[in-house]
Amino acid sequence: MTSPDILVGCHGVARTYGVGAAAVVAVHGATCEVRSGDRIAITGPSGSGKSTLLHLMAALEEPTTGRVTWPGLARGPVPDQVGVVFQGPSLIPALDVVENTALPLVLAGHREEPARRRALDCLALVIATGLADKLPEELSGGQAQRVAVARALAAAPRLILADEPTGQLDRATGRHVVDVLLATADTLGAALVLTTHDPTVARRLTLQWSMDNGRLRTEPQPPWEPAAAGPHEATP
Ligand SMILES: Nc1ncnc2c1ncn2[C@@H]1O[C@H](COP(=O)(O)OP(=O)(O)OP(=O)(O)O)[C@@H](O)[C@H]1O
Repeated sequence: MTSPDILVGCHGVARTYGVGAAAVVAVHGATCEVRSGDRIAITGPSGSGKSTLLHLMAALEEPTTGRVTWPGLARGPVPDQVGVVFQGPSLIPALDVVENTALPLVLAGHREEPARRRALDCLALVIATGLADKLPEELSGGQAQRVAVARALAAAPRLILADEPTGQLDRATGRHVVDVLLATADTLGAALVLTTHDPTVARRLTLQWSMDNGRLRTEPQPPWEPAAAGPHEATP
């Protein structure tokens, strides 16, 4: 698994929270790879480990055992190479919408004015331009989620990891956000991995993976077949 085409590889990755009897194995021995151009939906019941797997792929969490590698990312999983749409509230309260969106670019060392222009371009794809100067507290949950999508795309990442990006949106707006994610991934030549509970969203991506009790299944499956329930695992 050293091909530069592979943006992220998980090698027998497990992530356990807590210890002893209270231990929860969120991800259990996941092995997978994501290549440039992949369009992957990860489905599975609530608590099955989807968010944890994305966080491992983004290097936001460390595996308890196993390894995550990024052979196709020369500088590793830095914020301008890996764009993450978080599931919960993730905007910085003290920054307005455009400042939040420009943040990955500013952190990557871009000058403020071009970063702001790029942020405005990304915002225009997903929300009304009149919201650019608002603070996060002035946004609805769905508006904040779309700002998080714009922020994830702002730095033109090679790997886009979107955790339930349509979770707070009505169907039409959700469809539009998936349109934007797919079109931007095409334009950038990036890979897109998203988690979803919505089968209509999952079907729009080329590959459907599923998780159940921390176990990842990557083999081709029928269009929408919820994973069979297995015994709950307590240790890796
Ligand atoms: N920081 C944490 N500390 C302790 N347990 C955690 C933590 N994060 C996740 N877990 C546990 O790990 C398991 C997997 O959680 P995760 O959020 O990855 O699931 P998910 O499939 O994304 O769920 P959902 O669809 O509800 O978002 C759950 O049992 C959860 O309670």
